[in-house]
Amino acid sequence: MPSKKALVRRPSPRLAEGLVTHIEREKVDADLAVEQWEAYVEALRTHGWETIEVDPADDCPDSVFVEDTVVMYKNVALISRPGAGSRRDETAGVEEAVAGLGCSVNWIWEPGTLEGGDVLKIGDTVYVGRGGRTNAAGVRQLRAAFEPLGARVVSVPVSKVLHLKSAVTALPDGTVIGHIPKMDVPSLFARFLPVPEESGSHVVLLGGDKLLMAASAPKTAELFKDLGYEPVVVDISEFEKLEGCVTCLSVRLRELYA
Ligand SMILES: NC(=O)NCCC[C@H](N)C(=O)O
Repeated sequence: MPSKKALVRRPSPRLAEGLVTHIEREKVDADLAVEQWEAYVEALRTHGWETIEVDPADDCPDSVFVEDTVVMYKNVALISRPGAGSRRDETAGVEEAVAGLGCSVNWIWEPGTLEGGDVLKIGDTVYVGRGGRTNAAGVRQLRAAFEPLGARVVSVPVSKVLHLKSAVTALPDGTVIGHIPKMDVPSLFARFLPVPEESGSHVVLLGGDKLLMAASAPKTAELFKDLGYEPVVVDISEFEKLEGCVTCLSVRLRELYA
């Protein structure tokens, strides 16, 4: 039976110093951020996910965005090498957590850079965004790590947003969803549904018809309801001010052997 565990990481007290690249910096309310993070974690738990807190990395402002530090494929945890130098110290605690859960561990090495937000898995197809944080060597290393395990790695140019998954994610049936103005090459995806809001392109699949998504995409939530899905909405405004989205606040571990 597939495991339903999810890694999460408590926000750093220095969250407000987190990186911003494609948007204007706005003041982050650190207390509200903690409340929003707790509600996000609760939403995962309510829908059957056992959440595992990675030890906090208080000196790393962006450490709450745990998705960027590791990519899971089957039982293998590929520890990233963030393209943002200020994020490199985040990976040690995550490596410890996944090793403790019985994953096989592999690594992205210099000169490769790769962040988990650039990796979208749909079945055995692994799309990887080549953009500001993931370089060509990182793409090659990802391919070398996962193709022998049965993955087909497809690289996708990303220039308008931080990560591939800032632009696209996928519905449970594999349909890719995205906000076209933020995509470089929409035609790369064979089955594609455009959504009306940028943050509507981010969903976390909770199981069955349930889609975890941000409160900032109400029109997209209506569209998904109309298509027979059940949106589970969380307010993550303080993380959105730092270019975060629902996907980046957790890493789901669905194929652990242990
Ligand atoms: N996967 C993600 O969407 N991660 C968001 C990371 C935001 C953070 N402020 C950063 O720039 O690295």
